[in-house]
Amino acid sequence: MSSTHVGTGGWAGAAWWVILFTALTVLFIKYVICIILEPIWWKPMRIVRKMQSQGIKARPYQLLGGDFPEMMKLVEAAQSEPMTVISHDIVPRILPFLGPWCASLGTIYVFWLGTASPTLNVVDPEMIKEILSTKSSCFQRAASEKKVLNEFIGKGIFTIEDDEWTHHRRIINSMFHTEKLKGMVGTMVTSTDKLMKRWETLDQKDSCYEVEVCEEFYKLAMDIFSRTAYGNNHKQLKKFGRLQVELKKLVLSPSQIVWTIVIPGYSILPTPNNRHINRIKRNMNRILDEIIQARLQRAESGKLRDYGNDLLGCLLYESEAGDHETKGRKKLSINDVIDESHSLLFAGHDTTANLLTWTIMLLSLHPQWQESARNEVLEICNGKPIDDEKLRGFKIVTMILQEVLRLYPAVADLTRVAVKNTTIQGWIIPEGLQVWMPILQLHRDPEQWGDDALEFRPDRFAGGVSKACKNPQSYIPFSCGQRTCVGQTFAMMEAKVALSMILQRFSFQLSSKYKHGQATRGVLHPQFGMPVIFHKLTSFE
Ligand code: HEM
Repeated sequence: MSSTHVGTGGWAGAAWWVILFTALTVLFIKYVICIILEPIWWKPMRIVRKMQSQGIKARPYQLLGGDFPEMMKLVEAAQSEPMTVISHDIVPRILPFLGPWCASLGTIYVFWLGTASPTLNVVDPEMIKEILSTKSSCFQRAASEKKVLNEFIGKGIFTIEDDEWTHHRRIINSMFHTEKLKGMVGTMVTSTDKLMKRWETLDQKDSCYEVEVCEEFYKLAMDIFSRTAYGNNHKQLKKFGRLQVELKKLVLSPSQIVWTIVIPGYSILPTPNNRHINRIKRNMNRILDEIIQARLQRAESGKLRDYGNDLLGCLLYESEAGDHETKGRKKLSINDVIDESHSLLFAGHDTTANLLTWTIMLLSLHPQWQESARNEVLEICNGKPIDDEKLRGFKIVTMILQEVLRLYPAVADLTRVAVKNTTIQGWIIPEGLQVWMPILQLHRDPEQWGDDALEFRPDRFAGGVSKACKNPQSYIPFSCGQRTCVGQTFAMMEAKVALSMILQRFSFQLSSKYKHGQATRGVLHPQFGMPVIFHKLTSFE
């Protein structure tokens, strides 16, 4: 009797355990499914449905990398050969998917830029203004872009947000104050002068020099940036620059970008490419560390006040090496200074080097503009060295640079992600939706720029940006809003100094070896180089 009683109780107890176990297992499976499915399916599909309910079409969902692998394939195909004619119609080459997708889906549509990352294509200047300026607090840099940038330049001003960004931006801004910039003109002149003297020592025929200007301007811009922002370390930074070029080729190759975006943690896998990338990064960090340690020692020995007043000095002053109070703000670590230096050294020279390169190409193709610019420079300089006041007098040179930045902007597109629900120009933008703004396309929109949008016509800027196009927000080579380019005035000064000095000493034309083609690796650059023939002007001898 008692044994039967105990037996029934045992079965009942066991049954309860089975029910409990089954319920917990079901809950656990549901929880795991939610954790997996919510970010990769439910949330992105909710976002897409929200956009579709507003009449916006969407490309079909694809899991791994979304449309990105296909976009990269189209880009590789479009850039496989040089262009057969010299034309500025380069959107089909740089963003080849844009035309076909706009034709089938309209100008505003959703595509998938990365895994489970619905992205709205935005070309309306008023929407762009809200995203970048008036409602910028609702947006941040997109995760897929941060992933690739982290791989290339590490954690720095481009990838940080909120208070950390405000802190770094304030430090970096301090280098670009008007008075400090004026003091940098002399360094810009000295570096450019050295470059041109070197050209004159090259093999020559009838006072002509053939120069690969991409490389030359890359070296010039690095020399100027390292002297103005990092003190007397141009030799070490020249080496750093060469390593950065090598790193850029590896990290920003289409296949590496696709793998980085598609496979989480791809960069830590010990593939031959990743090992090579890590070796280069270690060497680059070593160079920066040596420069920083040397600066700290000079400050300790009393040879420098506050670590110096260049950009490196400002960063070190705000770092844990600095012994002043930071009013509750976290000090930068030396690693933060190294990371930030990767970003600044990249942004500080690659962009300006390409601006100069495209300018030389366009002035070679348009000798009448080359001549007008030269006449202006000769008249203003009148044989005297360039200074800040003369730079401000260059009207034609400024218009030319503005037009070059319209047709060949260093940054071809911008991406952001909505971090809260918001409304932009009447469209409801749900949290999690990415927005993609193709600057290249915006700068060529005939609605904004007229039927001659694809032509090089610097005079469209004669009355300023507001008169050059219907809506001034259609011109954003330096972006706009709070994350606008911190170095834009520096870049324009540097380009004016270099261009005006070249114009005074040489006339130039494209070499017969030049092949027209563009690609983006970090910035928009000539895919097949830019060989140019420089003729020494007799008036300068
Ligand atoms: C022709 C030359 C240049 C062009 C066309 C250019 C363009 C741009 C653009 C479009 C952005 C916005 C990027 C984005 O939000 O995704 C940007 C940001 C930035 N640029 Fe430039 N840039 C140039 C030169 C420079 C120079 C010389 C520096 C010097 C350090 C610099 C430093 C930066 C920095 C630090 C940012 C990030 C700002 C932030 O997120 O707060 N740029 N630039």
